[in-house]
Order: sequence, then C-alpha cells, then structure tokens
Amino acid sequence: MNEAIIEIQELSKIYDDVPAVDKLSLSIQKGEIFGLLGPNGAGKSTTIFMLLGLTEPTSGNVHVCGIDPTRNPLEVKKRVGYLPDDLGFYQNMTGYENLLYTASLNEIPREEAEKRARSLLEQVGLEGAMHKKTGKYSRGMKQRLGLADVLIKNPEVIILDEPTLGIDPEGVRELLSLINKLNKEKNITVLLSSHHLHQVQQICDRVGIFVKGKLLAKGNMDDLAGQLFKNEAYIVHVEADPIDDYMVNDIKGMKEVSRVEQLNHNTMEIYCDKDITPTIARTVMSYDINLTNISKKNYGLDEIYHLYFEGRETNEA
Ligand SMILES: Nc1ncnc2c1ncn2[C@@H]1O[C@H](COP(=O)(O)OP(=O)(O)OP(=O)(O)O)[C@@H](O)[C@H]1O
Repeated sequence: MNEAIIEIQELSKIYDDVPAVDKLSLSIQKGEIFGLLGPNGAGKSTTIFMLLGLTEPTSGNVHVCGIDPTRNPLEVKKRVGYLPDDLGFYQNMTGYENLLYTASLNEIPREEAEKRARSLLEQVGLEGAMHKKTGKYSRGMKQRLGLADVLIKNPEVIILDEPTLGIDPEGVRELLSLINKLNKEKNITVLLSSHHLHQVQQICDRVGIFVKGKLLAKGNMDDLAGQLFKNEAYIVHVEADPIDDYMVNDIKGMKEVSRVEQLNHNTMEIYCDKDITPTIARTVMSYDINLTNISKKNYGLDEIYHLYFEGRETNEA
C-alpha cells in the first residue's frame, strides 16, 4: 500500500480573497480508505471538485491516478467514480435502466453494461428492486444504487461526499460495510467526506481533520492521538490493591511516563508516550500487590476531533 493514487501539493482555492482550501498537501495510497472529516464549510467539497477537475485550483498541484485533473478532466472522470451528496436518478426509470444509462454515457458496450449492471445490483443488495422505478426507492436504496452507479465504469478510485446523509442507522451500517467490502475485494481506493465521526472511525484507514481550508492533522487514530496528546498519547488504567507510594514513584520515574493520576485508593491512570502496559504490569506485580485490572484506554475520534476544535471557531459545525 505505498503507491500514491491521489497526490496533492500545496493546493489552494481562493474565493473573493478568502481561501476555501489553503495550501493543502496530502497523499492517499492505492487501496486506502481515507476519511476527510470536518465541519460544514471546511473545504471538503471544494477539494473534491479540484480532484475531479470541476474547479480550477488557484495554486498548487493535484494528480489523480497520475493525471492532472485541471488539464485532463475527462481522463480522470474515466478512472474516478464520484458519488455527490445530492445524487439524482431519473425517477421514472428503474434502477437497472439508470445504470444502463450511466454505462452508455461511459461508452460501455450494451452487452457488457447489462452484465455489470446485474452483477452490481446484486452486490449492493438491490437485485429484488432492480425493475422498480427509482422514484420509489428509499434514500438508503438510492445511495446503494449510487454506489453501483459509480462502480459501473470499474473505477480505480471512488469519492463519496457524505454518503450516509439521511439514511437510518441500519442503512448506514449496511452502506459502510458495503464500502468496506468493495474496498477489500476490488482494492478500490476510497475517499470519503463526512462529519460523522463514528462512521469515519469505523471504516477509514486514515483520517484527515479539515478546518477552514486547512488540514490540521492526518493519520490513523494512534497517529492523531500522538500528534494531539504528544507525550500522553497512551493512558494505562490500573486497579490494584493497595496503590503503594513507592510503586507510584517507581512508575513516575519511567522515561515514557509523563504523569500518574490517582483516582482513588485502588485506581490510577498513567499517561505515557508509548504503550508500556506490560512493563507497568510487571512493576506492579513486583511489589507483591494485588493487581485486579490493567488496560490501555484508547482515545476515540470524538475526543480527538473535539480537542482539535477546542478554542477554535466552530460555529459552522
Ligand atoms: N463557488 C463558490 N464561490 C464562493 N465561495 C465558495 C464557493 N464554493 C465554496 N465556497 C466557500 O468555500 C468554503 C468551503 O466550502 P465547501 O463547500 O468546500 O465546504 P465543505 O467542507 O464541503 O462543507 P459542507 O460539508 O457544508 O459541504 C465555504 O466558506 C464556502 O462558502
């Protein structure tokens, strides 16, 4: 997974002297699921439009599958499937007919198009509704049809703008697992924009936190926690009876430990820059103390995201 399929360098888009995207640099690897996370107005859609060649950058460079979308938008369009947040289908046509229509726009021969449409409708769980008019589809069904629609041209990359908007929790779960499955089975790179933390956390390999046109941080959950909490990226929760002062001093003296917080007579939390849970367990045991529980506490994307926004203007969020 170390072949960049989306390469963005110092990319900016300025509207009326205000940067919508501000010197963005980002590499997305082939086969990765990358989540672009940020509040409304952060610049996610503008970034996506520049990747698709729908908006011209003010400055900087962008390459998708090795192609510059500003110069060659049609070549990018052949390789990239884009599912906008407000996707529309011809309401009076069935799901199957809509897919065949998209296939014809992409110059896929009829016989091949029929084969792909049937297979995709099956993959997205719409085989039973393929001959139903899309005007009668639920929002979740339309999103699943949308996925089939972007996949009909066998893209290398799919870009999904708020794909779960307006879908009920069960529909969200199904759609996310479908995206995950497609990514794993077909090695399709997925760029997904969202402001739903939990959904992003569930399926993305890496996340970029985007605010006011700037990428504040990027990485997997551990990287993000590391960047944000620096020398306190890990918390080891210990329950032991009793918590002995000598033992606490011993732990405080470890080079990885920044502080120890004693919550009550038998519980403490140890903040450290590495996961040293086994070392801490051994130290506690060496004091002949009854260790009843030891676990690593993980920061969730919720904590990470909100901490990034602490003290920032987030009134659009
Ligand atoms: N065509 C345009 N003309 C002027 N300003 C624009 C234009 N398109 C976007 N903007 C501004 O650029 C900023 C970024 O908007 P963008 O739509 O990219 O954000 P977003 O993160 O996708 O938000 P959302 O989640 O609401 O879609 C906003 O302040 C928006 O008002």
